Amino acid sequence: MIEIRELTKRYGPTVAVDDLSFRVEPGYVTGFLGPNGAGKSTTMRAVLGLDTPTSGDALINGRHYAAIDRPLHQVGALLDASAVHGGRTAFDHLYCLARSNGIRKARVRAVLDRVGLAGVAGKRIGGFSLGMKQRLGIAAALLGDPGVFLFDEPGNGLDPEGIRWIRDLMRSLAAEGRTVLVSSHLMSEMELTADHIVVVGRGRLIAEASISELAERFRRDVLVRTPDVAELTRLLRSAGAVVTRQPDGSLAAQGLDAVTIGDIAVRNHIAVHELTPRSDSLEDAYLKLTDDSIEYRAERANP
Ligand SMILES: Nc1ncnc2c1ncn2[C@@H]1O[C@H](COP(=O)(O)OP(=O)(O)OP(=O)(O)O)[C@@H](O)[C@H]1O
Repeated sequence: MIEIRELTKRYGPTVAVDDLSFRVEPGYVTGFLGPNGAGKSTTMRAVLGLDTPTSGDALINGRHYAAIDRPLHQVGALLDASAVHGGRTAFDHLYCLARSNGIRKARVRAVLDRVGLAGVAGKRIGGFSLGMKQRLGIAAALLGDPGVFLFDEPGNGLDPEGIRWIRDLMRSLAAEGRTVLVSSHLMSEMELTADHIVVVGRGRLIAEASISELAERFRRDVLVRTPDVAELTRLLRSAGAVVTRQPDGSLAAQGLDAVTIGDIAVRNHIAVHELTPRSDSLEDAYLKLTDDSIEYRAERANP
């Protein structure tokens, strides 16, 4: 488990993380979302002991990173995949890390195989594409078979097949009961990958919810198709709904849920051909949530 407790990090006058608290539970992929400069990387760096908090705590399984003996066995992380020594081979890079944590050569071969780099194990990292470096970073994270993972924008530089691969990997790590925290700017990607999301803006917590709770929170209306438009409109309005007739003849009802609308129709012997609860897309929901916390914004095209 990862626990962020009242974490604050200042860089001079900049407050990168501002009294942030949340927990990342095992068995789920938790998406860590926020616009540029929201404080995601700073939070992850604090968890990994790479940044000292101004105040508060960032804990892995109840302990500070610095207090963990042989940390690769507890936590695997992918932060900046390009920050590797280009002169080393993939194998040597991983073996160096492995040795410092008492991990055997056979495990290095196994993780290279798992990330699809076995064929280039003897090649220098300097010649690797960004996507290959991402895979190498993920191999390093897997080395100690840890229970906790942090991935900072792991899809960066990967092609669509690579993005699907990393998504499947994160989902399978969570299904094995591990804790997975993954940062992203893209709600569309998190919708496919994450079970829960934590949204931050300007270093503060904006929302913490499961993907399904978020869809529910941003429920827009219920689309109703019926051959008896006039009568159902009257009944729904008298039950308190705001009903709008759509150009295609269907109704958009706000203020009543689909179950209540269906029950009203049945009680009054009105046929219903479609009853669909509609939510804002999660992308829209996310943009609404973070609207006030965009650090740099292009002027809108149509003011
Ligand atoms: N070493 C540093 N020195 C000074 N300011 C920093 C430093 N690291 C981060 N910041 C500032 O702290 C804020 C949060 O940055 P951070 O990189 O944590 O955000 P982020 O959510 O990861 O953004 P991105 O999605 O762009 O990576 C930003 O305003 C950033 O400029």
